[in-house]
Amino acid sequence: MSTIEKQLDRQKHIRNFSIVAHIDHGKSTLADRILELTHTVAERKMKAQILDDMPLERERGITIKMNSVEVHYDGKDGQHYIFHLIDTPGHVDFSYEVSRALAAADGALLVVDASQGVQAQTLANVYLALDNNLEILPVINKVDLPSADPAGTKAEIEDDIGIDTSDAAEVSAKTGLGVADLLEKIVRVIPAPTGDLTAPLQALIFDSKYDPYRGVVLSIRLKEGQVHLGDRIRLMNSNMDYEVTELGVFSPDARPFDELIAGDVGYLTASIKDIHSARSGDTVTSAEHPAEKPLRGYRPMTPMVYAGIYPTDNAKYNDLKDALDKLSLNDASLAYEPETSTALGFGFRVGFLGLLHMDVVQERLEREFDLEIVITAPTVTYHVVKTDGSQESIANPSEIPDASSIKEIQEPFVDATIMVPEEYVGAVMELSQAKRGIFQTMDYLDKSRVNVKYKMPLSEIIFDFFDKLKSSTKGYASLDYTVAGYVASELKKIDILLNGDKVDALSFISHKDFAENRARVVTGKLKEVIPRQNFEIPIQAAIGSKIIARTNIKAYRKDVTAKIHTGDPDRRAKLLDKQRAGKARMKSVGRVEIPQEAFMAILKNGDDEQYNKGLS
Ligand SMILES: Nc1nc2c(ncn2[C@@H]2O[C@H](COP(=O)(O)OP(=O)(O)OP(=O)(O)O)[C@@H](O)[C@H]2O)c(=O)[nH]1
Repeated sequence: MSTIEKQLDRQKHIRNFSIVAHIDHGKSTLADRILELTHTVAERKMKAQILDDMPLERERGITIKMNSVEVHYDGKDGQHYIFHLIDTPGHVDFSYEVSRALAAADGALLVVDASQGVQAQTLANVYLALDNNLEILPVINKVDLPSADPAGTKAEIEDDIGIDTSDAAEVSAKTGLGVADLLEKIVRVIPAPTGDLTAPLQALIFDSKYDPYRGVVLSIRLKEGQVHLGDRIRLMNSNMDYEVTELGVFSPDARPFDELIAGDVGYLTASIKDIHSARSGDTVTSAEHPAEKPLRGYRPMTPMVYAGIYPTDNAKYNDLKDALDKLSLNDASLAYEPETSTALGFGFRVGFLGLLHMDVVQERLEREFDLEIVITAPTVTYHVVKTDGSQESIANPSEIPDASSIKEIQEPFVDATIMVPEEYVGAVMELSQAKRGIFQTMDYLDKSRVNVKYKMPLSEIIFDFFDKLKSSTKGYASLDYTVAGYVASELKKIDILLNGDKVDALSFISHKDFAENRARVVTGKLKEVIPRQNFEIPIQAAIGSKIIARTNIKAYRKDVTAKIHTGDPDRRAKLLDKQRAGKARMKSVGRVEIPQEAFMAILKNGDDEQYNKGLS
């Protein structure tokens, strides 16, 4: 066979697919079984959820990053197949990962838990897959569970989604039952990639990460042409040329090759040190024979919430900037720009897709970049219409102008879809109403499940709505939402004064009906979390010049070593160290030391009844 014939033969045997599902329906476990059955990972190296290789993913048991891996499979037809499998996260906060993964695939395994059926993110992921013209293969999972209802689940997939289930696989990703049949179905149902092997190179960058030795490592899906070690390549949007230094696939560790061809999903390095020139969504082409135009990239993501991130030590500002630059390579949904705070100094206003995303970014900055940071309470973006007719978008409550110059403040509303068994509809409605939701429609999906739609303020939904929804429906409700637009609301800016000084980073926005109670809860929380100092600290909450809540932190001097009479120097040193470490994430504002928890006080509305009181 000539080289091109060999390449064509290889292309014909490639199957590129993503695994998508609602959270916890078993994607990563299914990926494990596929890797095991195909002997991709040596038995002694196999561990549960092997593709979730980030420590944070393993600790929390969730997928945060997509992962692509090459798998070899000998089909029953005697042919050798190459699967490029891309595992994706399930949580809404990481949906940008899913959409990028899907652009690299030709098909999607839609995993649905047979004991839970179709859930809100099942639908959201199907729409993403259909947007990318992918062939969808339904996989009914967890058939080993006594409560599994594979037939009912198939009926839901047909009725709610409109996808034919005659090819659907029934599996238990846990026991491995049915997975061998699934591999055969993948060969049959997922189409082989197309793409002209002799056309100019066009490869989509769908992910990237920074490696201190190799520079930027690009994850690519070749759509047209081919690329070889040593080729001169061009990043089309940033218009930069490089020489390919390494090529290959993840399997799941990096395995270098000499070439990648149209249809392959792999990685490429080219000593790219300039982080800004290698972004997801760009197209790699040949510098000698460039393609005429780049591939369709990705729509940039609009952050849902913003928070300030500041180094606890002001001298570390540049380290934080560098860390955000590098992290944003691997987290394409991260948006940030510099900001300053009177209380906290120089930092960044960072945009996130949700609170879990914010949490993950905070942890990654601290762990992967060894930084100590303070993060302020998250907020949505408000539109402020001024009396002179001008309008501003504001994602930092402290920047809301003086009330006298404001005509109205508008806040983002979402269309929320909640899927829930009938018996919990009452609880869902009560909760939605308490969060300022406006009822839209209610439809029966089947005999016992209901789809309830509400318009709701994003700010209410983002903070604790989901947790509350889960607890009031014993975990049965699932939620999906899309931003619907801006609506004028009666919103007030509440300032917090510590020791008489306004702390800009603690200002927050609240609906007027909630304002006084929230102010009381927040001042109370601050009193709990700010350590006593050797002078009394008044805490006040104010709307403009009107104080709406106040409390005091009494003076006290904590001497942790006072208890140690015998003066064991080791023990004394240890205690002092502990006290110092406890202070690590404190920020001195004026004479008051404020710990990290204080900035989150407005989220910690433990006393919810109190917090939501005032609502009619
Ligand atoms: N009984 C049973 N449990 C399963 C099966 N497949 C997965 N699980 C369990 O379901 C839970 C979720 O599985 P994961 O594979 O982490 O789910 P996921 O969809 O990858 O989760 P995210 O990536 O975080 O959305 C784990 O506790 C698995 O052990 C199955 O076939 N049967």
